[in-house]
Amino acid sequence: MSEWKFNRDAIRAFRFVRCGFDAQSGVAQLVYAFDDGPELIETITVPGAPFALDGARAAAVERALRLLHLITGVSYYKAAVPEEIRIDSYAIDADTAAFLETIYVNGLGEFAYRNGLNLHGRIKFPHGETAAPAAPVLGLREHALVAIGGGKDSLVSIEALRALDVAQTVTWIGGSQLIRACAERTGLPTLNIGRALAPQLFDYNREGAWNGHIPVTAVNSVIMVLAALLHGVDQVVFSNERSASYGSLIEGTGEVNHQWSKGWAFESALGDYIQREIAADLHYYSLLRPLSELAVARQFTRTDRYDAHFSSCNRNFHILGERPANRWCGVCPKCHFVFLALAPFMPKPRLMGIFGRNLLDDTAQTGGYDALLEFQDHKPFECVGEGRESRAAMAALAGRPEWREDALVERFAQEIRPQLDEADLRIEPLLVIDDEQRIPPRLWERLRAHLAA
Ligand SMILES: CC(=O)N[C@H]1[C@@H](OP(=O)(O)OP(=O)(O)OC[C@H]2O[C@@H](n3ccc(=O)[nH]c3=O)[C@H](O)[C@@H]2O)O[C@H](CO)[C@@H](O)[C@@H]1O[C@H](C)C(=O)N[C@@H](C)C(=O)N[C@@H](CCC(=O)O)C(=O)O
Ligand SMILES: Nc1ncnc2c1ncn2[C@@H]1O[C@H](COP(=O)(O)OP(=O)(O)OP(=O)(O)O)[C@@H](O)[C@H]1O
Repeated sequence: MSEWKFNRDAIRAFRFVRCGFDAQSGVAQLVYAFDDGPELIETITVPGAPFALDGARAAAVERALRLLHLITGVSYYKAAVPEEIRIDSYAIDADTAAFLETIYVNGLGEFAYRNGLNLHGRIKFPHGETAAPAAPVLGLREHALVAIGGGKDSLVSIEALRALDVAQTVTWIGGSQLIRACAERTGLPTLNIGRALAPQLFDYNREGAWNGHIPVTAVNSVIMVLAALLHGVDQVVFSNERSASYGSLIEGTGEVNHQWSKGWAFESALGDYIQREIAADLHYYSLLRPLSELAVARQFTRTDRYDAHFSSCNRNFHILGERPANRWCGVCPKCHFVFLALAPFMPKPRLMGIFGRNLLDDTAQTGGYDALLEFQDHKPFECVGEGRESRAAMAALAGRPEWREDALVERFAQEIRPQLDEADLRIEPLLVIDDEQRIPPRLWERLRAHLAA
């Protein structure tokens, strides 16, 4: 074993070695390996231990833990993408294997595209023939664990749940101080779940591992599912908007969605899987699924409570490396998009106060905005709205005296708009509330009324 060296081209198999949960400490261990190389151990720490789990709930925790083990493996599998996948210590059914193959192939879509790999047909999870029995009703109490990511979206959900009097715990994974500050600003109960990746992954990255984007929302979702079962609550709430279901259209390749695990296909598949195979009364849903990015942005402007605390700029969220000095780097696709999406709905001085500058009057950002508008470029691989949303937001600003003379708005009006169909530039159709969602029916009508107000 001491002779083993990471060599991505020589590796034959990726192994799901074992997983375990210690109810006394609240620590889950997820163990993987390549061939007979060293164990790669990821740990998840759920506060609130010791957990007293009865028979049915303990069994549901074990099923959630295995699903977490299987999904979280994507971070390690991607380092070598070997031909064989082995599961050493338990068996899975065909339904689970098919679900995992969907997550790995689609969730690694951007990774595969950027690395010139074809994962279709390559990822096969070994499975048995027996189907799992139907999941029981556990009698979970009515309470929501709401994921918070430090950006605008989760804050919109938290305020909506507050308005509807739904009991909630604001929950996040990892050590981000920015997320902590937003969570504390809500004034609601909080839960911070620890996550430590196996340290060897960073060595492997330096030693030539394949690297790239992973479906991190899938990982966070199942961590939250495990935490919900441990705390005995019946809802895991995310804030993934309708626009996340649409990827970047790449000429010659087709659609590649950076945000695949924020999309509807993933949400509906995971939500159904949980109720079928883990706990029939555990509801996983996105509160913002009926809304576009622009509609979420409009909702965000309803309160200024978080203006001095939130950031959607992903540069804040690196595990390793530098963070921007002032929450908004101002040059990445998320900064570009959030500035543009908020602008039609927020007084200009408030928006300038949040970002500390006017991104739409900065010609250095022209290329970034062209990509968002899908003008001579494709939509960036980032969590940004659809091209039609960016175009409609620009068109709205072009009609406003306070914005129309800003360099990039003026450029849009003069150079890009004449090439577009005016009928496609209306903002109102993009603000319509959609019906494709899996919000519990007891909440949906009240939520719809709140969002429409
Ligand atoms: C913060 C960020 O955007 N990170 C992405 C970046 O990683 P980078 O190397 O610059 O730094 P770290 O985040 O510190 O990661 C170090 C290495 O660790 C590996 N890794 C990390 C987390 C994980 O869960 N699994 C991992 O394997 C990875 O090898 C890193 O190199 O670039 C990476 C490569 O493209 C991305 O994988 C990093 O993305 C993070 C996983 C991440 O948390 N990103 C979110 C901010 C994010 O992209 N969210 C999406 C949600 C959509 C979805 O679920 O698919 C979004 O906002 O659109
Ligand atoms: N560290 C984290 N822990 C738990 N949930 C997270 C974490 N990071 C992101 N999420 C959740 O993942 C989903 C997608 O994240 P995303 O970054 O789009 O949302 P956000 O941070 O709320 O808003 P924005 O889009 O403005 O950045 C959201 O539901 C968010 O709450």
